[in-house]
Amino acid sequence: MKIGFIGCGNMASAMISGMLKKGLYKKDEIIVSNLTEEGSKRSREKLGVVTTLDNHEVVKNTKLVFLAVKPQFYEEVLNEVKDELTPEHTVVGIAPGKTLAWLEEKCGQPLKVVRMMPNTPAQVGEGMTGVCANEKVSAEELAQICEITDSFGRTEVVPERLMDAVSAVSGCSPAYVFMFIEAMADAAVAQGMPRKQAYQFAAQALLGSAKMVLETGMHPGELKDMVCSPAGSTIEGVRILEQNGFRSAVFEALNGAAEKGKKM
Ligand SMILES: NC(=O)C1=CN([C@@H]2O[C@H](COP(=O)(O)OP(=O)(O)OC[C@H]3O[C@@H](n4cnc5c(N)ncnc54)[C@H](OP(=O)(O)O)[C@@H]3O)[C@@H](O)[C@H]2O)C=CC1
Ligand SMILES: O=C(O)[C@@H]1CCC=N1
Repeated sequence: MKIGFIGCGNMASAMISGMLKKGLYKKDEIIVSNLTEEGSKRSREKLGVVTTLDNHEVVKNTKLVFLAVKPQFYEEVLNEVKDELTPEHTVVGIAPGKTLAWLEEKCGQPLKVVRMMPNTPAQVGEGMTGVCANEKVSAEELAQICEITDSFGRTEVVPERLMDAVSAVSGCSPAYVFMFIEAMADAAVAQGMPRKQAYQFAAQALLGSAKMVLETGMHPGELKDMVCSPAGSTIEGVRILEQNGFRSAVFEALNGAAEKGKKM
């Protein structure tokens, strides 16, 4: 087996779906563990990968182990498997607040450790992942890790001090973006548009706007100004957003998420 996941819930499933769609691995090269038989069945049916309820099986069958359980279970899981970890293993943490130093210490021996923060758009190949690694991971090994994260989106190698910012701006932000899409669609529904159509308009407007930022390299403010006709309808909406603290609400939400992540 080439890659293993301890825990296979929302995030691991999104990453694996992206990898499989891209053809990076075959289904029988991926092993995942779940806590419950129900979860295991879901992983088999949804992803078709090799499943187990025994975390030891993941560590025994692959040298690349992703920890994809909730942060509060990291310590318990590492305690359970640490005796089977060898210097050939690379352990990858994807949780906020679990630093390289913390992961190294809980592995109980000097090991190759990678910390990354992916996001659920990985499921459709549009993930954004920040990655950093300890000094035992060679440049070639880090490139192999980035090949994995590139298979489900974009990757940036960042210094570890930026990982809390990465968590907020790409790990957590899809939740806020979905809330924004829902709110835009609600408004369109209030104006008489059928709901399904409203989601399509709202989501495509967001997708196109994001693509303009990424592909034109223009400043988001300039792109905003291009939409706001003098005395037009858009600038009226901008006034109302500013009046309601839109920017400040977003700023505070991401700041709160980053600060919370530091403590996890
Ligand atoms: N969701 C997101 O958008 C993101 C999440 N992350 C990080 O990813 C990690 C996983 O989050 P997420 O996927 O959302 O969580 P989920 O609750 O969806 O999945 C957690 C998984 O862990 C399994 N599990 C729990 N305890 C154990 C155990 N002792 N041994 C083996 N498996 C276990 C569960 O099994 P079962 O299926 O049987 O219940 C489940 O499959 C977290 O650390 C989170 O911070 C990072 C970036 C984004
Ligand atoms: O909510 C969380 O803590 C995780 C980390 C980033 C996204 N979800």
